[in-house]
Formats: sequence, structure tokens, C-alpha cells
Amino acid sequence: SYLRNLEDNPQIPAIAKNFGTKGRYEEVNPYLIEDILAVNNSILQPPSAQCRPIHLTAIIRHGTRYPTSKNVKKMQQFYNIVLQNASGEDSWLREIQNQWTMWYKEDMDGRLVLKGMNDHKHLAIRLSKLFPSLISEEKLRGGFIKFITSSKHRCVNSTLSFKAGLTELWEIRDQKFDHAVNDALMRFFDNCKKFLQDVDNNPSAMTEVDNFKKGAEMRRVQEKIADRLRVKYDAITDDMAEAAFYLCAYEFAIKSVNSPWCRLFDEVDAQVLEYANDLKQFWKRGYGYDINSKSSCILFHDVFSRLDKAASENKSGQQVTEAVTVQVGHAETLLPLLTLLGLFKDSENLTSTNYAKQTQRSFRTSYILPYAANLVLVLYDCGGGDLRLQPLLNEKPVMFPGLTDQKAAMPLYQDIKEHYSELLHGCDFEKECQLF
Ligand SMILES: O=P(O)(O)O[C@H]1[C@H](OP(=O)(O)O)[C@@H](OP(=O)(O)O)[C@H](O)[C@@H](O)[C@H]1OP(=O)(O)O
Repeated sequence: SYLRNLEDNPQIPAIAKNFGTKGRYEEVNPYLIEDILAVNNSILQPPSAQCRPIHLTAIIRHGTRYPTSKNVKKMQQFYNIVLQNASGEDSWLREIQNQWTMWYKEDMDGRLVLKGMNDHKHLAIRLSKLFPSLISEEKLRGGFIKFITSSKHRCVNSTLSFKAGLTELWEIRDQKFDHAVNDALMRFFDNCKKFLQDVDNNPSAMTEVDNFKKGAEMRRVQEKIADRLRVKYDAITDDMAEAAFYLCAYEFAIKSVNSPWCRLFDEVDAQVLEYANDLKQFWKRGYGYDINSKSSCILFHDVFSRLDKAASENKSGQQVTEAVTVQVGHAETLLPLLTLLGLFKDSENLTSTNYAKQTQRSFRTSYILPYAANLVLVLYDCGGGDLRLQPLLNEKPVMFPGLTDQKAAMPLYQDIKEHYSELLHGCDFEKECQLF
């Protein structure tokens, strides 16, 4: 049905699947386009009927947002080039020049949009349908569901929206629910000195990204955009090509429209721009540098300490005091953690020179990190002391790499802890992030 949605639906740009971290959540779960509250219960078959979920942790990126002011400036610059220099009779160009108006403002600066609020409201409802014994009115009212968020408004507003999804679902009006702002956990990268020095504030750390943006593939994209606009080649820099891509992506993500901006790209162009974004995420947040993932040690230990607490309370027959933890952060909160867990690792690094070989790469943020992307870890008690952990990414099972358990979709919690024992006994945030 997604193909019908995609190919027949003129409202969905064909290149919507290439938007990377600027992509809509619906693109990774196309069944949501027809029913935003649909869930796929079949994916959650525990290994036996006696398995019951006892704890759930969800680490969620905020919902759809406005562009950052850095990108609004580039989009405005590109819009001016099209207004002043472009020529031609194409209908899409006339629409840009005569009807479309630049409505993005710098002070929007990455704030959550209405669609982003709904992303989290609907995710909350879908997760309550998938795990009704954990995400329930009783658990919420009883204080067994905790909320933790980054201090950025897009994350706080996403957290409020997630809560509103539940309080509206259960028509709760007589009770308020707190959330804890915790940047040490949700913005750990701001406090990791080694990451700030070696990566974030080190221009040479992005050499592969810069080289690709100055390379042959990107230059061809720039020339094709210039040809479509009938402007000089030197008017369309790599930054301008990216700004055009963002105009198409944001018009779609925020307004769900297939805007005329998308006519500036074909599939090849979109894949090149997608790779440029994936290169940035790989070297700034992913496998590019070890410190990228090690900066998430504080979050890694926080998650496992909560799983251990739930396991021990369950074992001693007590009620699990923290049944559910909902943690809202950024793409750069999730990606380092996924990298630490070894997920989506390719055999070769993404570089400026192996684009052609990486077309089937696992490290593809369009699939991994759309708005409202979420890693959900569910701990099950399957009886007889048999605890199992199921990881879900964007409501689909993922397998921890290297775990050969025949029920790999839901391995024994003990096996997972053995698999990650080096990290569990090490991965000390202070040590990893200290400057020598
Ligand atoms: O290219 P922009 O300025 O949008 O980059 C943003 C990040 O957006 P992303 O690259 O992930 O699409 C933004 O991540 P988000 O998850 O909060 O949207 C990040 O917070 C912001 O600082 C920008 O990242 P950068 O690495 O500082 O460019």
C-alpha cells in the first residue's frame, strides 16, 4: 500500500525517502500514512505466552521541527537566487516565483511545529496499544511512568505532547504529570570535553564531509540544479544545493505538501544529498570517531541501571516502581547510543570516495533517524527467572549485533548483559571524556 501511496500520491515527493534526519516518521512506517494510530502487534510475539512485560524504556527524538536559523539563512539566500536570477517557462518555476512566499524566519530556530506535537501524541497512543499493561491509565496515575527531557524547547514540547496523547486518550483532566529536565543525560555531548575538543570544535574532524561536498558527485548535482534554473554554475554552491533540498524537505515534513522546490531534484541528486547528510552524522555522531559513541556512556549506564532495578524488584516480588521511562532528546542523543550498541555498522566507513559502494549501506539516517525516531527497550518476565529484552527501533524489532540466541528478536537479558559486559563494566563517561 505504501508504493500506492508513494507512486500514486502526488502529495509525496518521490525523494521523501532520502531526507535523512529531516525525514517524516511516516516514511519509515508507511502503514501510518493511512492510519496514524495503526500498530503491528505481530512484531511483538514474545517467545512464549507466559512472557509479560515488566519495564519499558523509550528514548525518543523530538518531533517534526522548523529549520535551525543556520539553515533558514541558507534557504533565504537560495530563494533570492531563484527569484532574481532564474528564468524559464516551467510551471514549477513560475509557482516559486509568483505564488510561493518565503515564510521561514530565523527565530523559528528549530522549534517544534504542530506536526511534531502530533508525532509524539500519536506515538504515545501507539505505544500504549502495543504495551497496554505498562502504558496504562493506572500506571500513569500511579506515578509509575517517568518523563525525562532535554531542555531544548522542541524536546520539552514533545514531552508535553507525548503526555497529552495519553491524558486525552484516557480523558484525564484532574491530574498533572511531571517531567525532569536532564541535559546531563539527554545532551551528554555538551559535557564531554574530549568530544567537544576532538570533534565538535575541530573542523578537520569533518574532512570527509567537506571533501564529498566539494567532490564530483555533489558538483554534478549543483550543475543540474543550475541548468534547471538556467543560472550560472557558480551561483549554485553545495550549500545552495543543500538549502534547496531543505526547502523541499521542510515544506513536506511541516506542511505535508509536495512543493515546487522538489522539482529541482531527481533520484540521483537526492541520494547524493542524502549521503552528504549521512556522512555528517557518521563522522559527527556515529562510527567516525570512538568518542562519538563513548560520550553516550552516561545514557547507556542509566538505561541498564533502570533495567537492573526493574529486574531485581520483579525478582523479589515487588511492584516495579518505574514501569516506563520516556526520555526525549535529539538525533545526536540517539545516534551515539545506537553506535555504542553496534547497530547499523557497515563493513567500511562512509568516506568522501566510496559513495558508489555505499548505496546499500546500513548507516542510513533516512531509515534510522526521522523526526520522532525512537529506541524502545522492553524487559519481559517469561517465568522461571527467564528475563528477556526486546529492542525496537521505530516500532520495529532490531537485533543486537552478534547475539546468536535462536530467539534473537528477544534474547535473554543475561545474554545481552554478557554481550555488553565490557561496556557495562567500563564505558566511564568521566574517563572517556577527560582531556589528557
Ligand atoms: O543541519 P541542522 O542545523 O538542522 O542540524 C541540527 C540538527 O539537525 P539534524 O542534523 O539532526 O537534522 C539538530 O538535531 P535535532 O535532532 O535536534 O534536530 C541539532 O540539535 C542542531 O544542533 C543541528 O545540528 P548541528 O550538528 O549542530 O548542525
